[in-house]
Amino acid sequence: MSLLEATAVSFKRQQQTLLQAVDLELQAGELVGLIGPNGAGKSTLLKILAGLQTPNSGSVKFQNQALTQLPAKIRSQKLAWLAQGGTIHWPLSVERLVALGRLPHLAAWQSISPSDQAAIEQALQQTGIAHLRTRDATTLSGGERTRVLLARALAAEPIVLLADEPIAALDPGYQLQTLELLRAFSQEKRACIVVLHELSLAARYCDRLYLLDKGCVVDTGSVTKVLSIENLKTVYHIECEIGCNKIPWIIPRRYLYN
Ligand SMILES: Nc1ncnc2c1ncn2[C@@H]1O[C@H](COP(=O)(O)OP(=O)(O)OP(=O)(O)O)[C@@H](O)[C@H]1O
Repeated sequence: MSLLEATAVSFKRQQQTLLQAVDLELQAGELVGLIGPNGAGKSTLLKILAGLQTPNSGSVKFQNQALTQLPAKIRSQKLAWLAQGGTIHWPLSVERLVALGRLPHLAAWQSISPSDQAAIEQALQQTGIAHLRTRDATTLSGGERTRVLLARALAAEPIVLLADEPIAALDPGYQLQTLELLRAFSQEKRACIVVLHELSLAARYCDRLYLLDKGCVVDTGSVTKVLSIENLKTVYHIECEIGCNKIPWIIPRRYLYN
C-alpha cells in the first residue's frame, strides 16, 4: 500500500531551484533511505513530504489524499518529522518533552490518558533514554538530545516517520540501535524515510534508496543499484571501494577534487 507519494515536486527559493520534478513513493513496511551530497535538497524534500513546506508545483499524497487537503491535526498524527540536528529551547524534563509527541492526539486541555502514557513510556524505553526522564532536556549531550527528539517523534505513533539525519550525532552503538529501531518501526502499516550520510549503514538497513543531487533524483532503486562506484563518483566526487562480507561496506578512498 502506498503511504506517501510525491509527484513532480519542484521547489524554488529566491530564484534558486532547490527541487526539480522529484517523484518519490513510500510503501507500507519500507525503510527508505534518502542520500545525496550536502545541499542536494534532502531536508527540503523531507519538509515538503511532511507538509511543512508547499512545493511550487507537483503534489504530495498521503494514503492517496492530497496532503494539502488533510487537516493539520490529522497530518501531525499521521506524519512525524524529525528535524536535522534538532534543538531544544525550553527547560522541560525529558519525559515532558517526549510527552509533547502526544499533543496531536489530545483535544484542547485534555490531559494524558493511560494509553498516551504507555506510548510515551515505550518511546523512552525504545530509544534508551528512560534513565534521563527527569533531566532538564536543555542540559543533554548532542547524542542524548537526538535520541530524546526521536522518542518525541515515536511517541506520536505516526504512520510515517520522516527522519533527517537521525544518527549523525550518535556513537556507533546508538547508530546501530537507532537504525534497528527505524527498521522495526517500518513494519506492516508503517514506513520511514531516513536521510543518511553513512552509506554503509544505508546499504545495510534500507530497503530502497533515493539518490538526490542538485535537487533531482539521479537514481533510485535497490541499494546495490544506487550505491554504485559510478554514482558515488558522480555525486560525491569520491573514489570508493564497495564490498559485502555478510554486511555491505563502502569505503571512500579518495576525494577526487584534491
Ligand atoms: N531558507 C533558505 N534560504 C536559502 N537557501 C536555502 C534555505 N534553505 C535551504 N537552502 C538551500 O537549499 C539547498 C538545499 O538545502 P537542503 O537543506 O535541503 O540540503 P540537504 O541535502 O539537506 O543538505 P545537507 O546534507 O547539508 O543537510 C542548499 O543549497 C541550501 O543552502
